[in-house]
Amino acid sequence: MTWLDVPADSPFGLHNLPYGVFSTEGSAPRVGTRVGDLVLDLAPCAEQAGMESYAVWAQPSLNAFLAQGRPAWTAAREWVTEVLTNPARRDCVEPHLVPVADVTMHLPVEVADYVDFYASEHHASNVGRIFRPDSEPLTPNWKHLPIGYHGRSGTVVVSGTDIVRPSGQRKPPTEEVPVFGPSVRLDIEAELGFVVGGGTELGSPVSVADSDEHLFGVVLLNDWSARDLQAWEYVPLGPFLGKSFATTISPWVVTTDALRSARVPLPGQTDPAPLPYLQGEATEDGAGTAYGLDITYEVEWNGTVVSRPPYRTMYWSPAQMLAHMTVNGATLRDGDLFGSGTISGPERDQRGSFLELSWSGQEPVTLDDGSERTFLEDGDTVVLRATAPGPGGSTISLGECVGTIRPAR
Ligand SMILES: O=C(O)/C=C/C(=O)CC(=O)CC(=O)O
Ligand SMILES: [Ca+2]
Ligand SMILES: [Mg+2]
Repeated sequence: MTWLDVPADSPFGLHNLPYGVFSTEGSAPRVGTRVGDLVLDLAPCAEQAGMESYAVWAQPSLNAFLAQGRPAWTAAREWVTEVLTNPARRDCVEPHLVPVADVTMHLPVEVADYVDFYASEHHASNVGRIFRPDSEPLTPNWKHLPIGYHGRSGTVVVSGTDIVRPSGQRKPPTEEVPVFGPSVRLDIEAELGFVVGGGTELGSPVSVADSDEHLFGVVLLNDWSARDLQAWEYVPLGPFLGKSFATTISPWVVTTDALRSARVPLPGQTDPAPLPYLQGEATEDGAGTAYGLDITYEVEWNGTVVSRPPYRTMYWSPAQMLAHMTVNGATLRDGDLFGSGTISGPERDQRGSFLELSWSGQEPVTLDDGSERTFLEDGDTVVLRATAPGPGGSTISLGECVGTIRPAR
């Protein structure tokens, strides 16, 4: 219970407590936590309460806090819960609460390295069928390793940032040579982003079992994708300009601690079993150290919910992606971000991209206003939302990830 006026069933209740970077008019961006429809300005509250490390929160990003590592993150969560529930702390909390309606949210993390995986079997199979109709839907390596590519960290933007339609080379099937111009197959990818902290030294891999030491939290992530640019450029070195123009993330980083009740076993990895370095260990809750997450998404296109991708159907786990990403000795840096890959479930209305939903443009999607869509048009707005089960029947919100398409320049 809390003395604060937060409804017991708020998806931003005390079970959630996500971190973000906010500002109010005329003030500098700094770290806050959200509780109900309020934001707690953490640094001044912690300073007044006599907390030693309050300065990590007086920063325009979460990176200093991320650098502190798992023991500090867990202690901070306990401290925040204590000050919000203990009436004796009211004096150092109340002056530092701001209504969420009065704040501007900023990019929560100064993104270090950005990697994007491809962990949904349903998505990978769908895209394989669409892009490579004459081959097996999954490539031979797919069930042996979590496939990924390096993205462009400097173009990760916060929810609400407009997305300018990218221009580039594409080669229509009817043309002999490529043409240059605005993308005509602009798409979304509904993903979960993992925010990493507790940087490592070069040459020291992180095991599946130790991954929780580095997995700070999650954000909603939209990997905007220009399918026509991508199809022409990406063999054999992978996605480049077709995806590097913008990636949107939600402003509130929901901690892995808050998502403990959402842990579920993976859907199954038996044929083939992964190599030992990708295998998790059993845990008491049955989810294992290579756990999946029970998070349900909503993809809204100009006000119509067109899909509900279920994260629990993902083949590879976040711990496996992290272990794979470092198994060659590559470092982790505070502020690293990796995407799960597009989340698609087995049903049509669970697909996480419009490429799949419209089956490469052949099956248009009808919106509530009667209009039809295959790919994104200028002025279109896409909102991703997601929720997860919290403890004791509560619900945890991951907030929103919004973007509107602006015409090419
Ligand atoms: O299979 C392909 O050729 C291409 C796949 C993608 O574009 C998806 C990608 O970015 C990874 C993902 O989001 O799952
Ligand atoms: Ca992607
Ligand atoms: Mg992208």
